[in-house]
Amino acid sequence: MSRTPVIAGNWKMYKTTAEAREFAAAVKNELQNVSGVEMVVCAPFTTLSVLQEALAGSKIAVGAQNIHFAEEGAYTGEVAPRMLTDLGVRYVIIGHSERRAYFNETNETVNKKVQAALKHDLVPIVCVGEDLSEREAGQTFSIVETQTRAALAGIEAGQAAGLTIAYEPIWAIGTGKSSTAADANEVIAHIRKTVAELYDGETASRIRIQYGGSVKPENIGEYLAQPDIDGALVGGASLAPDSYVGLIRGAVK
Ligand SMILES: O=C[C@H](O)COP(=O)(O)O
Repeated sequence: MSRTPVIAGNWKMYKTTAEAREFAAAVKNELQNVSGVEMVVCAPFTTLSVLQEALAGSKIAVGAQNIHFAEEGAYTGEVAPRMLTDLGVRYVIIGHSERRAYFNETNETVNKKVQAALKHDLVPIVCVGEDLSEREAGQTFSIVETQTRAALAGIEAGQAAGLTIAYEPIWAIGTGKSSTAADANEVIAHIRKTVAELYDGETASRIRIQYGGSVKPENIGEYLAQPDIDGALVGGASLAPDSYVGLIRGAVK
């Protein structure tokens, strides 16, 4: 089955509303005629509304970088799924390694967030990946497998098929040290095998699995040429309009 690649920028904690508007104005027309790739920008909560407005009529979808799993409640500082769909947001990153490392996200909270996102028709981009010591100890496959199984617990096949997983080796994030395309493909194929074991071959062939970690316009083509890599989750290189456009052009080559 052929899967449409999804290229998602993750702006992390960068850009004011004025900067987001500037970005949207710069990329909107440039990418108007692109087809064969899904384009997403995952922005800070404070810029979602202006981005949604500034990108209206374009093919670029807006995503958030986190959600809370509750419908609503006394959770100071948190944002509920309904607040995102209210803005027209389509995607949400869940379980990014920075959230697991700095904000106590666990496999259990990741699963609750995936369930909450799906309940509200948000497309989760679920992040999995090993750190350097785990990689050196030969635990890469078992770490991504455990994270994948935990994230998908209680999710039905039909819903699992529609979500996106991002494999991001932690040692490759923002370091300039990217995984080789062949290595990334091997891990992603293992994640796909895990999905096949959890569900069936059909679900595994439909689910999209991205690579993330120091992806740039210059190397995105190598990743997308791999059979199991269905796109990229990009941090640093998604911030500048030229670079974002370069990533998309590199993905459709
Ligand atoms: O979510 C994106 C990743 O953390 C990758 O970040 P990076 O492209 O800056 O290495």
